[in-house]
Amino acid sequence: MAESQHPRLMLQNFLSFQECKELEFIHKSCCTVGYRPDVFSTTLSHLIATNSSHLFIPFVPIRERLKEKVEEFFGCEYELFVEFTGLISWCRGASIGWHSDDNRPYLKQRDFSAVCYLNNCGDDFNGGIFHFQDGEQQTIIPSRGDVLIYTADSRNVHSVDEISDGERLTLALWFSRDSSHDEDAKLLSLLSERLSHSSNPKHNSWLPLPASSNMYWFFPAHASDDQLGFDICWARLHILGFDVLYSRDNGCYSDISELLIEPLHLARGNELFEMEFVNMLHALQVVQYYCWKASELETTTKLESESSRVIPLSESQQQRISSLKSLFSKDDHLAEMVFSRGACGESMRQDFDWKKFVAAVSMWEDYVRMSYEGIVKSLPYWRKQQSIFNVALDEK
Ligand SMILES: O=C(O)CCC(=O)C(=O)O
Ligand SMILES: [Fe+2]
Repeated sequence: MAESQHPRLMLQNFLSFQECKELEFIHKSCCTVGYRPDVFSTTLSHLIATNSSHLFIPFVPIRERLKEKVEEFFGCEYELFVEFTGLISWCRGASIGWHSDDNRPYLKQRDFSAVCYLNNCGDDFNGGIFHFQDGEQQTIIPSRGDVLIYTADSRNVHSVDEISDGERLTLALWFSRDSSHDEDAKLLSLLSERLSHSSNPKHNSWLPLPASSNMYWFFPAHASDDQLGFDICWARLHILGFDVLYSRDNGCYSDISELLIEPLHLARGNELFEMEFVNMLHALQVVQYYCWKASELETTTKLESESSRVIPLSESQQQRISSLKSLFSKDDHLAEMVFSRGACGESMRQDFDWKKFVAAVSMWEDYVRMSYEGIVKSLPYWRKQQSIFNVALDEK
């Protein structure tokens, strides 16, 4: 029970390595620029809006387990609602000073906070150490799988040191006693609306659809020149060694808003992968899936399909690739500085294999189809209960 003056709890290894990696995959393929400088976020409503509601599935049991834990520790069983769930990453320059999580009039409904650390201080980023202003165990060094829970009020004033490099990733949840702030109710109405439009499975409802391009445009925090910045989807592909080439390329794009939703091909070095992706997010999701599953793909490599050929890039294609680069990034080094330290980056550079990539394409497809099915089957139960919970589908 939490009877101290500073009610808080640290749960070590609450999330498994695989759970953390799956959430990292989701964030790195779906995030948008965040609510503060040098911060990126993936909210559940954003997943719905971008045709990726099936990526909810891994969040469901984690939210449930965390809510139970918070209710048990703070002695308020069956009283809480999840107010907000989001993946949040901070890159170089981001920090937050002393505050409590309910310190704005519009945040007063927040009763408890849970921060799940999804990667490691020292390996994936530097800086980003969490401090409580008072009480026991004041310093928390983020470590993958650990979860910190605390009351959102002034008994737990805290801060986070500036990130000096790399990308610090967390899953953040807030809980409220106030049912009018129940995130589930809002998500369920968005989900129902979305899935009723796209219930035809032939419609490839599991293919992602990008939001507007400004949601993916990163500006450095202290830039005065608004010419600076880059597209974060392109940049995440770029730092893993991929270039993009559009199928319908007339060579005269003036802005990137249409480009995010155009079909494209991926290239690496002087090789072009012949399979066409329906848009930039589709390509990014498959690439991030490859990163997530790279070690398993080693043993599951199966080859050959017509769409999986790799051919040399022509000179004109190479020129088109480099003119596209200057549209997606106004500063060559910035993207590298912001994203370069991803764990996958180095191994991608050293032992990338198109054959494994082909295996990843079909594994990704199975993964999203299964997740989509999970959502479609769970939704009626969720709607009935007006709550998102783990439905034991096999038994039904
Ligand atoms: O990421 C963390 O460790 C805490 C972040 C935080 O304090 C906040 O978002 O309010
Ligand atoms: Fe906070």
